[in-house]
Amino acid sequence: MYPAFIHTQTTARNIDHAAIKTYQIPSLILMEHAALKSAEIIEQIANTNQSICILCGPGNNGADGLAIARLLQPKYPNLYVVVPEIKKMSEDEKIQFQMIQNLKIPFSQNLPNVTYDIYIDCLFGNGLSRDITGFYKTMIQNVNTSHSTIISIDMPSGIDSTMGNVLGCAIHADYTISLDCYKQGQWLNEGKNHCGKLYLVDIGIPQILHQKCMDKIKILNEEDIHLPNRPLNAHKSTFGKALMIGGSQNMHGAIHMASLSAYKSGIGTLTLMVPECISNVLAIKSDFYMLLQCADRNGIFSSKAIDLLKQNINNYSIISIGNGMQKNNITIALVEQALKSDKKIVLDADALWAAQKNIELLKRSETTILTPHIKKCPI
Ligand SMILES: NC(=O)C1=CN([C@@H]2O[C@H](COP(=O)(O)OP(=O)(O)OC[C@H]3O[C@@H](n4cnc5c(N)ncnc54)[C@H](OP(=O)(O)O)[C@@H]3O)[C@@H](O)[C@H]2O)[C@@H](O)CC1
Ligand SMILES: [K+]
Repeated sequence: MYPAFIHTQTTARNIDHAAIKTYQIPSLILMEHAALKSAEIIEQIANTNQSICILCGPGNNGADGLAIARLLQPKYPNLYVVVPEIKKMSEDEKIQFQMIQNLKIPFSQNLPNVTYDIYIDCLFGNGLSRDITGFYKTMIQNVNTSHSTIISIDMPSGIDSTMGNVLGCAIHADYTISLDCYKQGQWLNEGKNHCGKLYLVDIGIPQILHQKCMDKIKILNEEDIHLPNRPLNAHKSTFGKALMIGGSQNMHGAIHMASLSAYKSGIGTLTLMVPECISNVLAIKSDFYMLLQCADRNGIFSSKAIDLLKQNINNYSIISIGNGMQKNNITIALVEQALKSDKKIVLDADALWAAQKNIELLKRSETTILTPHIKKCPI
């Protein structure tokens, strides 16, 4: 499978430029790959008797659209191209535009009054730099209300490719074909909602450029997940002993749900360290964990939790902490103690808040996994 990298607008652009400048791959070659791969996917979505309208903006996203038109023309007799800003075209787009004129593909500067079965959105891609207004806005609104199928190339036009915000207005795509790498904005905020089904295609950019770049976010494929084999003669100690610390009077569901994940992942033994006030509820909920109860105070861990953890921590190989704990000084102290230990640590929920108080402690030699919701971890 093609490796799935995810980049910001700037990094994706720098990678494109490096492919062209450093590796001397002409941008028209990259564009041809982009168009060939996109056309292949479009052919899976659109029947040849359907009408297709390709909207081409003033940059290289628009140039992609013209190249796609050229490739689709032999199979789709009812194909139309809209190029609103002929005078502003990029250099590559001028070349692509000449080719579609040579092939006598029909075009105009305005959206025709008829509705097409399929719209291919190549208005703006990774180069969108400000709010969409004026005739582009009207065009996007008309296409969005057409009830036709919309396929966006690289980005749904109007979505900021780094943060996924709508800039003025944005295409609501049914499908988005992302070129070379995923863009962060396809996964964040409104972007997720506007992409529809997301495809990723290889356009011939050297992989090394992705590996060298600074963004550290990666989409996991199935091949990235390596669960160890479970030998037939194994016993519970073979698969590690986990301690999950969390819970409070008003939040006992979170640690229970987290414990289900630990159980499903195949942990050998699982112990929940919880305030006494919720231990009866948890004992009824499940058979697969043991409980390490701690005196509570006002529905949360009392300060006795600190000594309790000290006495017991060495019985476990991995500690997970944070679910439903609430934000308070005991949480901060327990997180600090866990981070100072030589155990593998998973920090979740309120423990992420607590870890901010002592950020230096995150520099550990043992594995430390942070599991923030995206809104708790702004990029
Ligand atoms: N480089 C490569 O190797 C490859 C690139 N590829 C393709 O190129 C795409 C990136 O191309 P790109 O950089 O030309 O940007 P693009 O998204 O077409 O838009 C820029 C144009 O839009 C304009 N503009 C911006 N915002 C606007 C607004 N709100 N309202 C109105 N105008 C606005 C902006 O004008 P300006 O800001 O300069 O006034 C400029 O004219 C990428 O997504 C992929 O599809 C592939 O072919 C593979 C090879
Ligand atoms: K687009």
